[in-house]
Amino acid sequence: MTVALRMTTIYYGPVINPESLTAFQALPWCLIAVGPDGNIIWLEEDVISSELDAALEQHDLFQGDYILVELKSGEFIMPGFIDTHIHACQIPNLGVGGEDQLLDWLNNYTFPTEARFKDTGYASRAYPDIVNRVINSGTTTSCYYGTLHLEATKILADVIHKKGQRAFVGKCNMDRNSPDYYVEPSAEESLESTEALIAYIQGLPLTASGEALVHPIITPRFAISCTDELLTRLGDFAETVPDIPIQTHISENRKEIEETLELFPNASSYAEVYDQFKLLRNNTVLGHGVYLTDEELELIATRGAGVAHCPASNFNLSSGMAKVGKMLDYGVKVGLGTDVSGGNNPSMLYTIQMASTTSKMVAIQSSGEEEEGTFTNNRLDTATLLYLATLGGADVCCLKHRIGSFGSGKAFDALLVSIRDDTGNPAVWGYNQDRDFIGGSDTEITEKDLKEWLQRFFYCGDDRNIRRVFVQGVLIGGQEFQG
Ligand SMILES: O=c1[nH]c(=O)c2nc[nH]c2[nH]1
Ligand SMILES: [Zn+2]
Repeated sequence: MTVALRMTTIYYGPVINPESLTAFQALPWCLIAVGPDGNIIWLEEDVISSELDAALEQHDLFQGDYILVELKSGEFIMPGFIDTHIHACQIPNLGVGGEDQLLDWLNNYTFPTEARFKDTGYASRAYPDIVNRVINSGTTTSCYYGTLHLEATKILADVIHKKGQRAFVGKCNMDRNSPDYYVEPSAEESLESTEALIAYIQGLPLTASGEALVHPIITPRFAISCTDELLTRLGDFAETVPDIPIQTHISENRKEIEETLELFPNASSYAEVYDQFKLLRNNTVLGHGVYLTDEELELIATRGAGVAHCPASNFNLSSGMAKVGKMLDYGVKVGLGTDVSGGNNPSMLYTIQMASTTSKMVAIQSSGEEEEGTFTNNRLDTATLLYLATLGGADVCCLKHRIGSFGSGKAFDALLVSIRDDTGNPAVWGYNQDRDFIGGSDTEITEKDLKEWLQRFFYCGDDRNIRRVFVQGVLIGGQEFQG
């Protein structure tokens, strides 16, 4: 439940702050002041504990006007994860059907799973649990695909709104090449229900910060499942609402690409299909892009669209390995996506690990030589992975000015992470009361220690290490949340 904020909260402890594709700040002694509206008022680095009182006094704060939250040893704060591609309605199907490739998987497992959401009772029972799982995995912003159903997708938007997560929510547009039991009757009705969903989401009450956290997103499922008429209508409509983003799939699987090019003979590439229908623009989020050609990357970069890299899904459905480094060198915006349930885990941490593995495999398959000053064919390091999971995702969602890193005026969308032994995660050799933290005692945390903490979390962590999840300053999930 969202709780109205009344006081400034000041967090004191180690902070990880992404800066760019190649750099992040590791700040062992940081103060972050979060105002009653959930926005960051100020951030101060290098405040050692003996200077804490003096630092607070400098900000003209009176005791009683604020709450001071001091992190325990082995804890740190970082921006929340931004999942740029997730099918909320597919969480009930996690782990099932991974032997199939995309088109068979859709027909055999996914469409039947999604069709169940026609029943609004089922949607009302399933979505609260689904959204909880996503939040507790540390995702503070999600680009959600719902089903094709208007009513069920309204329920999804309601649930997200009540829980206080930041999100984009779309209902799938799909009027062909789908089973009889799961297809929209016409292009006209598909657009009508899209407009109705947009109006509904835009009518949801604002949060305590006076800001909408849940936004609509136009969601043509993928080119194969949309007629020319539907794409034409959606493109014309999208032109009238330039601030509403668009999400879809692109170039995920070889058979899918072949079928797409057969269905759209006037387009020379998959990306050109969307471009011809005015659906490729600066707020378009393209899922996958495993087989994008150089020409397509150039087109996507020119239009300013972003790619949601979904490595877990690309392994799970044997789709292939996206060349993320190359996308970055072409200047394409890139974020990460779990792509549940093509991806077999709602966790962005797992997605980070798979993105790391993908990039290492791409590097191994190329010359094996790391080339300086380029991302193409190089493995992605911790700074780049952190960026993709936070600021990069924010850029893809056109929300970089609000989220993805910490700075005054930005929203406090954050995770309180613990690498303490008492989280119960056996993979993390963390802080223990009877033992100094490996790499230094808890009173002498260095920048190097903190960078290692982040690595332990990234490559060995799971949701047990995510203790608190904040969106717009409000605690909405995590292991310590009793909502
Ligand atoms: O990974 C995917 N998941 C889906 O649900 C889907 N629909 C079209 N293309 C898709 N790819
Ligand atoms: Zn998808």
